[in-house]
Amino acid sequence: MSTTTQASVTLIDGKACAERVLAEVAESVKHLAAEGTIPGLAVVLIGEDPASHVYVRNKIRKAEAVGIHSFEHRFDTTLSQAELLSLIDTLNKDPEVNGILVQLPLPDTIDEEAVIQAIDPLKDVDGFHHANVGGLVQGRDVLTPCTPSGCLRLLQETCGDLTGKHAVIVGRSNIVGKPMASLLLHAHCSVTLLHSRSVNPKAIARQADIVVAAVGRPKMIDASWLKPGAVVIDVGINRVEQAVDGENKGERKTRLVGDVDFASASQVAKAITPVPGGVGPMTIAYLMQNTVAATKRQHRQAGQPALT
Ligand SMILES: NC(=O)C1=CN([C@@H]2O[C@H](COP(=O)(O)OP(=O)(O)OC[C@H]3O[C@@H](n4cnc5c(N)ncnc54)[C@H](OP(=O)(O)O)[C@@H]3O)[C@@H](O)[C@H]2O)C=CC1
Ligand SMILES: Nc1nc(=O)c2c([nH]1)NC[C@@H]1CN(c3ccc(C(=O)N[C@@H](CCC(=O)O)C(=O)O)cc3)C=[N+]21
Repeated sequence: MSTTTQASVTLIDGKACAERVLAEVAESVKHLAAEGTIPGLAVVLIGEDPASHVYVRNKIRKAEAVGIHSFEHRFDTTLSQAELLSLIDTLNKDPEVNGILVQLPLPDTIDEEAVIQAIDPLKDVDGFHHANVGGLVQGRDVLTPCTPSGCLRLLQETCGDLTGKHAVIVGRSNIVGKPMASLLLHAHCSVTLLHSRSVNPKAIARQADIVVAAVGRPKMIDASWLKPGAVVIDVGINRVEQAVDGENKGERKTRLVGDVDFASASQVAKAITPVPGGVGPMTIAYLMQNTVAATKRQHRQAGQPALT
């Protein structure tokens, strides 16, 4: 007789963890407010992409919930690069704005790199400016990209000390894969990055204690990529068409899926993040955290007394 025992997998609750981070942020904002400073976050959104509008709305809602002032700047795709650069210059100089986020991707008419580098590195709450990227690689205390910061927090809460663990990151983008590698290296992991040119990526991933999936391909990572007992962080946010049955048959509906095949991976993983409710809420929580960190740093640089 054979019994199939399904290993019990731990669900890593990103929503709950994000609420804990936001509670810490709200506490810091309270201290700042008591000293007469309200942190301010400017969010710039260009174009009509519905998903971007949802994210920006969520960011503004969370900012307000923790007591951060938000300034929203929306434009249609006729906005020129010169106009955008001029807005950034104004925001750089505005003392009420401590953080600037320009929602990506930008329309093809605008040079993304030029825009990111125009943001004052002290206000670069995405952590995409060269000064912050370089600082992160060197292990300096700089503004760090929100999504990898959120992933690190989830891993630390799930695994405790990460020293000596082999972490495999699937994807090498500037936004997720590369900064994730730096953070895990500083946490004393052995780090491997996989990408579209990797040879036999599955065999490499199967050696990992930790797998971070940031590929942008729905359900690409299944159980065959994982060592039993691996901890899996799914960064992917993919909107896929969902079949509609019954009364509304034929209607077009979409749902979110990750880069990990959750049902399959859950059979072998020790712990795994869901999509939605995993990394997404952590990204937003760390945007708020970065806004507070930026506010404190700007006060230090201005030679004002340190804020707590
Ligand atoms: N939850 C959140 O808050 C966020 C989620 N995301 C999501 O994360 C995912 C990744 O985003 P992002 O990093 O911006 O994506 P990019 O498209 O910039 O990068 C994808 C990476 O995956 C690699 N890749 C593609 N195909 C394969 C393959 N078959 N095998 C191995 N590697 C492959 C690419 O390799 P190569 O470099 O060789 O082309 C590239 O490095 C997306 O689903 C995105 O929506 C992104 C940001 C925030
Ligand atoms: N300058 C810039 N910085 C970014 O950080 C940035 C960006 N541009 N462009 C787009 C990507 C994507 N991103 C997400 C943030 C939150 C969720 C999120 O909250 N997701 C929810 C679900 C939301 C939904 O239902 O659509 C969840 O996973 O539970 C997802 C994705 C930030 N990005």
